[in-house]
Amino acid sequence: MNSMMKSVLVWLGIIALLVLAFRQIPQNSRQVEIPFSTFYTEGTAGKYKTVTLSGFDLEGTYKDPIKNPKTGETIDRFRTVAPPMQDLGKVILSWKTEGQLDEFKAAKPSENNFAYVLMFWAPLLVFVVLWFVFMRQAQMGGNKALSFGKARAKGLSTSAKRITFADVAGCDEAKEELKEIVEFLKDPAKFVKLGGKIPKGVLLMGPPGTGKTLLARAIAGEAKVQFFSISGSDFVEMFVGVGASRVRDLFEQAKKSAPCIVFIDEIDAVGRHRGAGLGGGHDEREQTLNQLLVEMDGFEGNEGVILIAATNRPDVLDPALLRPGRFDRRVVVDRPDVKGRHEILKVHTTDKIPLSPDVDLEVIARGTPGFAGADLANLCNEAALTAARGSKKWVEMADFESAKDKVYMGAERRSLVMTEADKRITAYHEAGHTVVAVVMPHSDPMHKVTIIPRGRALGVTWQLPVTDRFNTTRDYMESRIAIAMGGRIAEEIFFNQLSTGAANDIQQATEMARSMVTEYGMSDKLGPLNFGGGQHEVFLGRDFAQHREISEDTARLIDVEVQEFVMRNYRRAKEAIESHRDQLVAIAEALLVRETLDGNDIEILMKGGTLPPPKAGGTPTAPATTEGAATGAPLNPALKPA
Ligand SMILES: Nc1ncnc2c1ncn2[C@@H]1O[C@H](COP(=O)(O)OP(=O)(O)OP(=O)(O)O)[C@@H](O)[C@H]1O
Ligand SMILES: [Zn+2]
Repeated sequence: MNSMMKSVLVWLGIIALLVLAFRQIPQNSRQVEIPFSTFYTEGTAGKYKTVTLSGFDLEGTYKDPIKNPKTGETIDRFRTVAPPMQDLGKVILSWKTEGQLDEFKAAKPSENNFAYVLMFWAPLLVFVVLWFVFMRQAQMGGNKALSFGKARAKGLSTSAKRITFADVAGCDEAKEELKEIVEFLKDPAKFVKLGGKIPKGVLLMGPPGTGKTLLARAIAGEAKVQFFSISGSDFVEMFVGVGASRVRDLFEQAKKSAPCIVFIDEIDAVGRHRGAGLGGGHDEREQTLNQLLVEMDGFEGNEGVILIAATNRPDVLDPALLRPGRFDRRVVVDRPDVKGRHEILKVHTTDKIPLSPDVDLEVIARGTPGFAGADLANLCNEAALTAARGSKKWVEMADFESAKDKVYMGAERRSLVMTEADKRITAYHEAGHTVVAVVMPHSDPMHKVTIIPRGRALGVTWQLPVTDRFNTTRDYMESRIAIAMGGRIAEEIFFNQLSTGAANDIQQATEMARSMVTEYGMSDKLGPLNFGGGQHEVFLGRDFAQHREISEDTARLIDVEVQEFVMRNYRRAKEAIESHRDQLVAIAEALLVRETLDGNDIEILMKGGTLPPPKAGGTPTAPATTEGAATGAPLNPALKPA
């Protein structure tokens, strides 16, 4: 009794601490990251209520919070990072004295912020929680630690909102294969009478964010049965025996609620090849996996429990999981093609966000090769936020454009200021890619080029593929090598120097040439043989790179051919640039002014024309900031050759 009281007191203490730590963060409100330039414009326009400066970190609140029409979230706070600037404090103070700002605080770095509170309290919290857990374990005595697992397994979520196949777009094949499972769950007895083979386990395999969880939920929704879900990584516990007991408990519960679905996300976290763990011994994960196998063998399919697991690493799964009677159905959930992306975009916009008539979802779908469903959902959300920030009544194409950049390349970096010289080099480098891309035959139309740094890249040159390319021709690949060389050549010609910015381009070009020679049989000298040169990602066992012994002579010949492929296109690119020098300069100079050019602008400049003045109300340009050293600009990152 006494120790019960103690436990209660400890829990109360923890709750009190958490409340203290989270107090300052109101629910359903959100802080946005904004570029410094936006901060400056908005601040001057008097949009802020408070601003706090600590070091180079700026935070504050809006006078008029913005509501995201899609999620109902309210954006009422912002943060940004200032470039090193001496008079920043003075500038903000002047907003206050002139009445644009209500309150200005210059705090000492990291005083009174959440991270600080957490840093201060975290060790204490961890200690208290550990102490609590050990007390309980001791109190129950050795084996009873199992009920700790039990307590947690109750945390299984049951689906709140009914999701159906209509919510999952762009994976018709997978849905078709899963219909049978739905039929079974709807009426197991009837299914068996009609001679259906009872399914037991389904493994959904596919890259992250392609909707595997969503599909599993949709099966439950279609069949109107309960949905239990747990993630593989939840099983991996620090106390021995807990993972296994959780599996047992999970199945116990599921059997009681049959027919139902048990969904295990990230099954690779427990289902890795046994013996592959550290030390190779009986680790926790292995016990959990064994228990899972025992349970799967133990229940009869007609009990009406269907196990669905998801993974994006089927290659590391223990073969025992894939044996008959276990996860014997395997369904591939791939990244959507252009049609699928169009449908997913429809799902995430229809009745959810108001679209301006200028929004063409098909064009967006075409410009987002490689995006998974989750990226597209994210894109729609970001676009709605951007529109909301501009106080627009609907979401426009421009909002999708800027959201796309953000989702594609990661948030803009603004850690350090890019020097004027770096900016010039980047502009000419990107203009080099652009000119070659326009001049080369068999290449995709130009979509846009920018020198606003995003993610790891300094600048980006994007082409818009006409359709998804699953088959790439030799001419197309040769042109891509030439385009990749364009950046480096422009630097050579206009600055007479070589920077590190082209490293990524060079790597891509070399890899492409090597694949052409060793995998696609595109070299006349080596012929249509596979020389096991493929270093590309092996996924779902498709497209396996074969490792074959090759002689030293052949290896040498391969190197010579690869070099020849690259150099041939280097020369082609150089010719293209030399005969379009003026256009390249025009594009680079326009980039220095506007930072981003679209396909139209590029066409005008290539024809020697001048650009119309920029449209008003466009997206504000970010300050040109990036790391000092150039890390290279990948060329249309989604369009890696097959
Ligand atoms: N095919 C799709 N149709 C509609 N929306 C999708 C689709 N795929 C993903 N989404 C959106 O992305 C979100 C995340 O997808 P989900 O969690 O199902 O992906 P996942 O494949 O399970 O990813 P992970 O492997 O990272 O767990 C979904 O909630 C949904 O909003
Ligand atoms: Zn480049």
